[in-house]
Amino acid sequence: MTGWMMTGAWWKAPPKAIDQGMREAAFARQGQLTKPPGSLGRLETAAVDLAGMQGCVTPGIERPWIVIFAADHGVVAAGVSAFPQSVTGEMIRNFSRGGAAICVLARESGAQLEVVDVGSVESPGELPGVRDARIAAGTADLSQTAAMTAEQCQQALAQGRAAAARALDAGADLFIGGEMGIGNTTAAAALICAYTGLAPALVCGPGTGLDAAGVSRKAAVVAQALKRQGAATGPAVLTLAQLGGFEIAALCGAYIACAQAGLPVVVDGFIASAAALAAERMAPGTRAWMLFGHASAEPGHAAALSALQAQPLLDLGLRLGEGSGAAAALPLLRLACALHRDMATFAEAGVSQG
Ligand SMILES: O=C(O)c1ccc[n+]([C@@H]2O[C@H](COP(=O)([O-])O)[C@@H](O)[C@H]2O)c1
Ligand SMILES: Cc1cc2nc[nH]c2cc1C
Repeated sequence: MTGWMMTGAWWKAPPKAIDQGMREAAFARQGQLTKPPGSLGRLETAAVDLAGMQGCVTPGIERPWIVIFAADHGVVAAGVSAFPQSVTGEMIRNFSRGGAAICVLARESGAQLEVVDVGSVESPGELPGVRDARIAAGTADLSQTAAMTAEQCQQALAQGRAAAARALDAGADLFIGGEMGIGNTTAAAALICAYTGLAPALVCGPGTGLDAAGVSRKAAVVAQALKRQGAATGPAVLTLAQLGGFEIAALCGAYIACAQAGLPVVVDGFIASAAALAAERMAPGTRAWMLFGHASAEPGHAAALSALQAQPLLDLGLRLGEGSGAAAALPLLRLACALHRDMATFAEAGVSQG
């Protein structure tokens, strides 16, 4: 019997229903504001979506919460990253000291930032602001064997669920999940291929900076993993265990738990979107609780976004991860809420409607 059969598939509990009445009221309000209907584009749809999620006709973002899940990947042994594995642990130390991009973005936007080490190889040990929740010293090489056992995948999902619960307990009104893990664009690409049926050559890209030969090697590694696994034949959670990573599974668990509790999520880039796709396949309806921060420069991100029918807010050529593209969209989401709340209506301003 597998781990989740013994302990219960908590992710199968349905997501909270979106407040459609409030969503419609917010949509109607947008139509009354002094602008041609639709002229604020995605700033309108973001405010309307948030209204449905927050159950409030004029939503707002007061307490954003960012969690970075970090872990290593056995598949780096196949030469799929431009950087050495040691960078994962080194960046955990950098997160703790406040020197990483996401630390700056969190400070600038007044967001809480938490780091959870779910499986680095070179553990940096006890550090301020870092939770040591290591499941193992990295995953197994997914091109050779299952990346995670069923039990490990269950543990990683539970870490994500626990992180979402901490955000909720602290009164968060928006959740951003970030990741750090050398090699994780290979795991993310494998998952996107398995869930969409797309070919590895269409989904694999440079990640941290592979050259063309490196990208071809990576696509061959992903093809080998899919062949070994018998692509996309089993339940979505088994695909996650086979091809994912601890931080990807933790993100997936966090997204599902947020949707169950009714906490809006802003999804980051390529890896986060692979986790979002896993979440939607494991727990249909989770997608309704997601906004998308940005389009990553990683070419395969478009495939994941399309599978999720997602239109991201920003397209700045970012390809960093850490939750940075989602955090960069936070000021824009706050502007969307302010416009929605504070603009005058046609009636208030005495402006003629078309
Ligand atoms: O978020 C993205 O779109 C993104 C695109 C490329 C790379 N990354 C980051 O780079 C690391 C993985 O890249 P790689 O080349 O080691 O697979 C990992 O720490 C990710 O956070 C992130
Ligand atoms: C330095 C560095 C920082 C990162 N942050 C997220 N992924 C990363 C990958 C590298 C290599």
